[in-house]
Amino acid sequence: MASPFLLLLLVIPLCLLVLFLALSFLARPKSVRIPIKNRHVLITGGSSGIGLALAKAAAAQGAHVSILARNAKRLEEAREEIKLAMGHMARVLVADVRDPQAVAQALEEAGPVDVLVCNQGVFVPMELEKQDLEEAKFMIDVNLMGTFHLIKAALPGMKSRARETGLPASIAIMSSQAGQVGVYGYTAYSASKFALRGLAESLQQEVIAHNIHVSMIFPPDTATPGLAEEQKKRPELTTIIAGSSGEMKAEDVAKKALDGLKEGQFIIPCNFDGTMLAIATAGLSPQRSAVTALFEVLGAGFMRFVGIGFQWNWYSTIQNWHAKR
Ligand SMILES: NC(=O)C1=CN([C@@H]2O[C@H](COP(=O)(O)OP(=O)(O)OC[C@H]3O[C@@H](n4cnc5c(N)ncnc54)[C@H](OP(=O)(O)O)[C@@H]3O)[C@@H](O)[C@H]2O)C=CC1
Ligand SMILES: CCCCCCCCCCCCCCCC(=O)[C@@H](N)CO
Repeated sequence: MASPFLLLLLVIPLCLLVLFLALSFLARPKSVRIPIKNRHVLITGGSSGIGLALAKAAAAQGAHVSILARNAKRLEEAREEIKLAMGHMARVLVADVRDPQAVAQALEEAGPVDVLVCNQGVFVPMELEKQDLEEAKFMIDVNLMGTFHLIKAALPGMKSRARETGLPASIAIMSSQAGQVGVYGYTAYSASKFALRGLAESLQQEVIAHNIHVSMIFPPDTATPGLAEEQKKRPELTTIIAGSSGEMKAEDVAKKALDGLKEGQFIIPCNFDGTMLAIATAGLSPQRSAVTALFEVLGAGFMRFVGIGFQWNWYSTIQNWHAKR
């Protein structure tokens, strides 16, 4: 007779296999590969930081790149930088994403897009009570409404292009780990980034039949000109709590983002903490990968436990910080 130990050794892998097979059958939408070579990739906020790194990475892979931002001079400098590094002449588009007409005009000028990366974003950390409402509205307008304007303007062209070419298209939206968990000092910023997830989850159901695939990117603190500005005025507690996840280089975030969007990954974490956070906050988001789904199913309880531990740590920090005042 087989020992109970041997039996267990057989039963556990068998259960895992059955679970994996079930998830392979269930996982939706179906897996996809989105090519970017020789395709039109439009990146907003492409004149600085993560957006510029993305533009370079996409150009390096043979994409036709357009970058959109407000400041024409910084756009020209970015174009020069992309040309020097990659020998690619990016198209520059000057528009403020808060202005729907300007966005529509820029997209008209750009022509149909295969991959739209809504990366533009502003962040001014401050406790809600101290923050000017105008500043809160500024973040919602650029980060959230700006993304609405972009998608509205790009969708008709993307749909017909996907139909004509028969190739899958992508809409990638830049969130933040602060779009997965609230962080002291980020009431407005987190609200804008959490909101993008509702937009993305709903949008994916609306555009799947047109072969358009939605991705969301969730980076931690990333070394960019934007972060350098932010750090000048960031509340101490924001810095401490945001520091729970290590800082990344813009190039590394860009690589993760590009690899993820090419696989049509709905949730794209950027580092190890990000992967844990993605499992802890998987919710009812679409999932194409049976492997990731398996980690989500098996990791849910444990990651909730880890999350409770993080909250314990943050609330202790906040309490100590107040006690010292
Ligand atoms: N850096 C970080 O720590 C993290 C950043 N993120 C997110 O990544 C994205 C990029 O951040 P990062 O590279 O640091 O930012 P930067 O501040 O370095 O660059 C922001 C880019 O967005 C453009 N932009 C800003 N406002 C508008 C607007 N109203 N209309 C059009 N373009 C605009 C800027 O150009 P211009 O000013 O000329 O318009 C610039 O190209 C943001 O969405 C941010 O929230 C997420 C997690 C961490
Ligand atoms: C269950 C496991 C949990 C794992 C770890 C959780 C760590 C969370 C840290 C949150 C960091 C938020 C950084 C926002 C950066 C940003 O967007 C600003 N720099 C503005 O650009």
